[in-house]
Amino acid sequence: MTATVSITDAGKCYGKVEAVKHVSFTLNEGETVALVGHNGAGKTTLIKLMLGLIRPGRGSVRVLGEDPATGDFAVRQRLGYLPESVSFHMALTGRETLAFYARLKRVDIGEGNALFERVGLANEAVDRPVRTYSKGMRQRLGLAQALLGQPRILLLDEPTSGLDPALRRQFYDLITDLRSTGTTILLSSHALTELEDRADRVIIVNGGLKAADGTLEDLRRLARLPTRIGVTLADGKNAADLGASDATWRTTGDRTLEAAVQPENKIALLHQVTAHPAVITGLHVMEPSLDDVYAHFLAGQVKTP
Ligand SMILES: Nc1ncnc2c1ncn2[C@@H]1O[C@H](COP(=O)(O)OP(=O)(O)OP(=O)(O)O)[C@@H](O)[C@H]1O
Repeated sequence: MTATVSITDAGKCYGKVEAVKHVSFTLNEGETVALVGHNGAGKTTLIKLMLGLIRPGRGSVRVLGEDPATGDFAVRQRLGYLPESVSFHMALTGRETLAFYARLKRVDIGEGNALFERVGLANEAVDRPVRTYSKGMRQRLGLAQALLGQPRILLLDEPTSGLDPALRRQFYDLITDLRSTGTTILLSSHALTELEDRADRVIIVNGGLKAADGTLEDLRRLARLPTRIGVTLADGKNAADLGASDATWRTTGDRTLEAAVQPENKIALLHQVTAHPAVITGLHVMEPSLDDVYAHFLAGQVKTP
């Protein structure tokens, strides 16, 4: 895997506030990484470090092999950024806005129409002033701006906040397309449920520290959170017919039972349960969610002053 971003032992203070403390991680080509943490955890500061908008007080930040704060402009051209709150000049049209950012980034605007199409901004809208845009349309324009110059790295801060479910789905389809072209995508978000199936890796930050870094599967394993297995019993059957000890099961409804098992025991229990097909009419397996994993890693962290 080729690393596109490497952060090593980075720290950043704003006056007395230590926003980022001894953080290290890498982002790789073609990888979609979720950066999650409470308000004030240090996510935006990490993004600003990667953009070269601020310098670390300690450690190093490398983007495409260079220090983004002093690196060649070409490196910044390959970075796309969607800030948490996109604010555009309200009097400019969508087309003028994109042309303005293209000039700033010194990239060709030739691809403008294709970009509008890609983010789903309707033809009739691109020549209207931004003040007439809905929140979703502004977010799409923000994304088109971030995609200018075919960035190799996309840093997206809360990209789906304020989008309705249909727009969110479209947004994630676009992310999937970009991932397949080798783009590194960092999504900073509080929307854990929607990141669950979309991020290859999750980095959890808390109080400026990295609390966890891994695939959801890795983090589940590390957290040792139980998997819940639910069954619906057939008429006239009871827990004893399942062949596991009664203590395994907790009654959750009229004919439904649930077991919470450690990861290493789940397959054995599933075998046991499915060995008696006439006993059950339904079965479902609930792995710990990203919400559960997140809560687990934050609970283990030292609170910062
Ligand atoms: N320019 C600044 N001056 C002073 N303190 C700052 C500045 N920017 C951020 N901070 C502080 O640094 C800490 C980290 O802030 P940061 O914006 O990186 O968090 P975040 O995880 O992005 O939060 P949110 O989810 O609310 O956007 C917070 O305590 C914040 O108040």
